[in-house]
Amino acid sequence: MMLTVHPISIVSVGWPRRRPLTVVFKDVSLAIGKTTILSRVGGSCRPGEVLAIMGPSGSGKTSLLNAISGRVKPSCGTITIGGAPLNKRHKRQICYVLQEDIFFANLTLRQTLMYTALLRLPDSMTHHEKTKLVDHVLHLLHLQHCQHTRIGEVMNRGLSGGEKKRTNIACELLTNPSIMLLDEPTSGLDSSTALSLMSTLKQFAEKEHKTVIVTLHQPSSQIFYKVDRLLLLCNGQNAYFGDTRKVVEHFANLGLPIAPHYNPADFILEQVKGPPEIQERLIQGAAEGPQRINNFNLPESMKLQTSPSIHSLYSKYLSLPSVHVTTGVENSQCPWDGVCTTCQHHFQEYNRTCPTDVSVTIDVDKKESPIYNKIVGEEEDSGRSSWSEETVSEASGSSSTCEEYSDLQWPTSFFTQFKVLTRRNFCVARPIILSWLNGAQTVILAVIAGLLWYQAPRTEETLQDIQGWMFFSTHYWMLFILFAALQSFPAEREVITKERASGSYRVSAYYLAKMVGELPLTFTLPTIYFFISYTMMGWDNCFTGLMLLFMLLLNTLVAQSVGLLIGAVCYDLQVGITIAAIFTLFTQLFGGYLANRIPPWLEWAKYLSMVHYAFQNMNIIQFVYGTKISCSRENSRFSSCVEFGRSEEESQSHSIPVEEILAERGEPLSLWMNTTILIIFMVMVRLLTYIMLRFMHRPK
Ligand SMILES: Nc1ncnc2c1ncn2[C@@H]1O[C@H](COP(=O)(O)OP(=O)(O)OP(=O)(O)O)[C@@H](O)[C@H]1O
Repeated sequence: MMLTVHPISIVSVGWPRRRPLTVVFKDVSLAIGKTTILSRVGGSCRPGEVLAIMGPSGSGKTSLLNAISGRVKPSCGTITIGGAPLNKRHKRQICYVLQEDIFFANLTLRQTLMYTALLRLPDSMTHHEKTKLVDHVLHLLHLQHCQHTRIGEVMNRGLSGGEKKRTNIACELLTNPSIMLLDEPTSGLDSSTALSLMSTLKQFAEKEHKTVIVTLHQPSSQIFYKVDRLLLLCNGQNAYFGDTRKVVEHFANLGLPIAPHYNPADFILEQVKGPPEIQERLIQGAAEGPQRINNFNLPESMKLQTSPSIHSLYSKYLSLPSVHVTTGVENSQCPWDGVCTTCQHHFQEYNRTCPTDVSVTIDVDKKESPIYNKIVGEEEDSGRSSWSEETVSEASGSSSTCEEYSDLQWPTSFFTQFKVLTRRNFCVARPIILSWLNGAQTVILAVIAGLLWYQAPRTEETLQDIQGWMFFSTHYWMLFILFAALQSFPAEREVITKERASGSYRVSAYYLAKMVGELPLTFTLPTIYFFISYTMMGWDNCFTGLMLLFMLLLNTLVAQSVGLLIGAVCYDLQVGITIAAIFTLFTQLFGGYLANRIPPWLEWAKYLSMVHYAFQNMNIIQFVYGTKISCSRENSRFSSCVEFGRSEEESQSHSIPVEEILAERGEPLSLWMNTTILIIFMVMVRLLTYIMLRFMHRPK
């Protein structure tokens, strides 16, 4: 499908403005274990430019983007954003469009964008402005026609692959980031859609002074020339960095001329995938060639961080007393031996040839001097240009008026996050919890339980049946809710990790919203079950019924807490299921119904069985507030019935004291004590879950 490139104007839709930022990365090395993935990679991208990172599969493109986004810490090297070392505060100024399209499958495209806008755009924008912005982005990426389509998944399809990819970009565009990192945005798109997407990105970069860095696999020549700068990677090293239009010439200078009518992108990729001697020549050529990138952030910071040649030029023309030369390596943390040795080697080599270690501060005014301009101009021409942030800011008129909401800790208040996430959690969880399958299962089981214990008379003979219904109900809902909760985090984890990594909201707001948003859904099915089965078994009175329902729901909440905790701790669902199975079997065995005569040395275990407290409470409620249980006509096992029940008439009119019923299953606690223990347990487990979510598996 052909996309139309729409004119972009952020001002017209009330987009929050951002300061343009240059990205510079120097001598970036990355090692995982003993494998070196990146080795002294360097490059830069300025506002208004599109930088493409290209290279064969496995050459380190995604790893480099991860390093630039701050998700992975390089072993060596420096990454600066707008002249300052990359730090947490940059998180909301950088958007990262992942290769994978990670969304909630059952939300529509429009809902997805709306929730993103409500969470990631500042509270100072009205709901109307955010809606307008969503419409604008939908229009921009030509997604209006499918805005009400579900995102979908493999088994339940919704948006097409290309539409999902554009949705991914749309979500990030909404926040109007200063820097856009896109991992293979054109993969899976047909050539014209890919070209249109790249045109949109280029136009976005130019008009809004955005810094756009993309990884590309095999672009068409049209897409290739949409890109301003190119960083070509070969086995994790620079094979070329500079002007895209000069790459063919650079290759020709290295003795690798392109054949006529050849797609330059295909040509250069074939060369970097070529024999080792060609790869070596390219890496050597990039290191020695005019595209050396050591000086990119030169004028941004007033400190010189430069190669010896530039250092001498500055000293000569500016007559500066001293120059502190840093390579970006000396301060780096280098925990990886292999890479560290390489870095240190270069640094030592560098110091050997340039032993000067003096400091200088450039006078701001001198930036405007012809000599300064000459140097910067030369740098520009050779593709090594430095960049003045101020120039761009002034050009866009946004330097002083930029809404620096990105610097705030969160884009929205806790209350907004809680409100939006509660709504979203409800929408996401509703079709899962209240699926027709769960609904049918609940009704069928309730009817079967109702038929099994249909209108059970309240007599000693059926006492065990009534307790059987209580045991079944508490345990069935414990299992159902616990396993449902266990799966809910793994299902959401990818989306939540992505959103947390982009700094969209507090984990506390998410967790609280999850509990509140899903509460009515969690209660719906047990309530339906209760009303069907308890009514069929024989409704006692309203108070008893409602109290029993309350206890059943409290029991499900306790079970849900345990499920959430296991789900938050265990990344591996199989491990989670095993732990949950052990927990539920343990709790059933000591629940107070299956085993009455627990060995004394194991007595303590029943106090750890939460369902034991719920079961005991249901007994108390039923037998204290419900219809009394009359003694058996003969052979009663209750002493008071035996004492009183001399005649048949007497025994039938006498009911079993509640204490005797409860004492059958061990020493009971009071109703309030059981309830308090359940509530305390639930609160503590939920707090522990929050701590686990907050501190374990934290996104970088
Ligand atoms: N966590 C990791 N552990 C071990 N090796 C890794 C890890 N992450 C990446 N690698 C390796 O690093 C190399 C570069 O991976 P990366 O994903 O950056 O490549 P890429 O150029 O983006 O590839 P592609 O184009 O196929 O997506 C690969 O050989 C990969 O196997």
